[in-house]
Amino acid sequence: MELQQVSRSNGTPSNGSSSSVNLAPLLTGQFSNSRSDQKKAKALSDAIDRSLRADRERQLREGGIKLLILGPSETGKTTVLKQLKLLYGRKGLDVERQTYRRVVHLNVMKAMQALVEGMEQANIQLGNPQNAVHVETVRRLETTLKRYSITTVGVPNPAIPRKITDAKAETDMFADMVPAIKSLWADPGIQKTFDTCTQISIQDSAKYFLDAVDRVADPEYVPTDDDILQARVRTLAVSEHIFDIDGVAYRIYDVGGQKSLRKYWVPYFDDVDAIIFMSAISAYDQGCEDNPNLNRLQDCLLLFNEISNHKLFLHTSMIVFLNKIDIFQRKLLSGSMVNRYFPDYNGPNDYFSTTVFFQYRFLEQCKDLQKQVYTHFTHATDTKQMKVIVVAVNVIIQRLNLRNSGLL
Ligand SMILES: Nc1nc2c(ncn2[C@@H]2O[C@H](COP(=O)(O)OP(=O)(O)OP(=O)(O)O)[C@@H](O)[C@H]2O)c(=O)[nH]1
Ligand SMILES: [Mg+2]
Repeated sequence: MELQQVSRSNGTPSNGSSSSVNLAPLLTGQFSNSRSDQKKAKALSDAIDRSLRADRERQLREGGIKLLILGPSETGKTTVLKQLKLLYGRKGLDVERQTYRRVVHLNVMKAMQALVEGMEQANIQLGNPQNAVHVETVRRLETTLKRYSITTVGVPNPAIPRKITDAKAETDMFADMVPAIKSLWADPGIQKTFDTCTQISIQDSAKYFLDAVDRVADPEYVPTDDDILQARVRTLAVSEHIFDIDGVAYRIYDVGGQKSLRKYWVPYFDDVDAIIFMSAISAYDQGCEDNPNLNRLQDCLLLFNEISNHKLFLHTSMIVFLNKIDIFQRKLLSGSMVNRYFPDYNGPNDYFSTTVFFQYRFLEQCKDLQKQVYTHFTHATDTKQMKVIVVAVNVIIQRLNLRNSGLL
């Protein structure tokens, strides 16, 4: 059960509930059966519930297992957190559902913008020359997207004009773009770009949303759980979340993985019980966003080297998620060769051999041979698979915690 999100700045519960409630009227039977007294009794009973919950939350915050989700950008850290909210959160993803409507629209527009740019860079021609007018429309998106950008879910960007924050204006603006986006997505030139230009910087959920443009453009559209899992917003600030996973209390921290944000991780490194380190195994053929000459998965291995050998994590349980196995599998099936990007790999280009190779590459980063590093191959947008993984991880962490405290 997710109990709440806590603001790190003051460490107080965001609902601000207090644990001191005057129980006297209930205990002394001061309430009669009148309607106003029933109301008062109900209010008091609600206050007691809130108070008990606040006490439990405080206990969890003080005593729960501290778990950091670390890893480079776009590896699926926030997606894992969303799954935890779905599986163990009191309200699932309902609290953020409406906010994601705008995120989805933004994702669709950015995806088409990346495809148009990629098509031009690769010198691929439009299949239907009449779509040239739509290419112009998408090119002009740059200005719109700047005004429209979202920094963190739920936090309005002060740079966004009021007009755009209005839900109807936003839907209308997106609806204006839909004919251009649909025509281009159906164009053979754009499809060829999508299929062949693996180097263009396009989000993994591009096809999922571009195939669903009509649905997400509907004025009554409400994002589904799957839409929210597929939607992409960069994390900028570290956030703390409290969960009760099968009776075990956790304080879980989600961080921003971009290189410029990694310095903000350090204040959270004290007394960490467990780390889930996220890697996107599917990124073996991609360059880093800020340095296209550095392989993304190599960069991830370097980061894991730093984290797994960090002196503050001597007694911290390390669990590596080799994530995005669905995309990895698709790339292998399309004929992409792992040893083109990792020349030291000489084995067969099948799923089993290549995943074992990458698993070993992660394990060998940790120099402390006594330290057990656990690995899981994950598909973070698949709720069924994540449920199984979370249960397994919970068992590992409990066992290691008992061992570290000398109880096992
Ligand atoms: N197909 C597929 N997509 C995934 C998987 N895991 C995550 N994604 C998608 O990858 C994108 C990035 O995921 P995030 O969870 O936002 O990545 P992050 O690590 O939190 O990134 P930062 O916040 O920038 O550090 C989202 O669109 C997710 O839906 C996966 O296993 N398979
Ligand atoms: Mg994130």
